Amino acid sequence: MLRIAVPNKGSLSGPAADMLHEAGYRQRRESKELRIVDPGNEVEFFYLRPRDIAIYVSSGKLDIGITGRDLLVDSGAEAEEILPLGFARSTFRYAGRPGAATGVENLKGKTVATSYEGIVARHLADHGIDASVVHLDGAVETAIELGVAEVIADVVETGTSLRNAGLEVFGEPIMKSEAVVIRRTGADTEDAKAQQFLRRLQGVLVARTYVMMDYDCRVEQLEKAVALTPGLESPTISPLHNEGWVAVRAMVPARDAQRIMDDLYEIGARAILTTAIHACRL
Ligand SMILES: Nc1ncnc2c1ncn2[C@@H]1O[C@H](COP(=O)(O)OP(=O)(O)OP(=O)(O)O)[C@@H](O)[C@H]1O
Ligand SMILES: O=P(O)(O)OC[C@H]1O[C@H](OP(=O)(O)OP(=O)(O)O)[C@H](O)[C@@H]1O
Ligand SMILES: [Mg+2]
Repeated sequence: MLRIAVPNKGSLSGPAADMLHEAGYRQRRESKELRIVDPGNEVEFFYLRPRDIAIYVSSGKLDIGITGRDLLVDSGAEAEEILPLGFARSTFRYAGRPGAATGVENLKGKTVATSYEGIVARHLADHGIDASVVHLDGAVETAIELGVAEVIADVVETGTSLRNAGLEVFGEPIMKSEAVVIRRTGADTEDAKAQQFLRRLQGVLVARTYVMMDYDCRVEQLEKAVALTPGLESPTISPLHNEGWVAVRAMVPARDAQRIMDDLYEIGARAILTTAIHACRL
């Protein structure tokens, strides 16, 4: 049975459960459940604190985990990222009162509050900066106003939390994060059950980012049309009953679909349809 760690709370937990559900896995019905078995798929899910997931996975007791890249790096655990999942996207940044600093080089002798001590300590050390790091559990934006620190390092998504606290980011982003699938460093990459799990999640990612496009076009326009819709491998071309016309079918990125439909129409394609992909294996 494959043993998988899933975030039980916070920004990662809802989207992770949605993705697993879309991939055909049974998920818990209520938030107090800490583990469930999905016998049909031979998988057991453990609902754990996102911050602890890399530690469990590195211990080898759990095969795979879903967590944030920033949490993985912060933990320093012997686990590695194997698939980015595209949700819980954020950047990790320094912030302070306007004008407090312009970059990491100004932080010598300062106190930095953060929930991600591992990332910050390493970043400061990499830049040869001697500063104090104060660990706080959350709501670190308030630490400056309350005099616990001069600067913070925190997760930023929209920037609303910083603005509300009268703070501004400074310096280069320390890292970019999103939800990721992880496994123990050096784990067996050929494991068939783990491979199947990854293929299912990849299928969900593709189904979320691509649509299927069908259209008819004149044979003379086919080369131009195929250049607009090259598909993942190559588009399917079928003859139509009307001579001189073909039907084309190809996957296209969902965000480009309307532009591609306009361009196809311009070169004379007609009956252009897009449909959602519900699941896929590439
Ligand atoms: N506002 C946000 N937008 C996007 N991702 C976020 C946001 N806040 C946290 N994350 C990401 O979620 C992960 C942290 O999850 P965690 O559950 O520990 O914190 P949280 O979502 O802030 O929840 P809580 O603070 O309620 O515990 C990290 O990978 C982080 O980058
Ligand atoms: O840039 P924004 O869109 O405002 O998002 C970033 C904020 O979201 C998270 O906070 P959360 O609400 O999880 O509280 P916490 O600080 O207690 O973790 C994070 O720690 C930031 O404070
Ligand atoms: Mg938080």
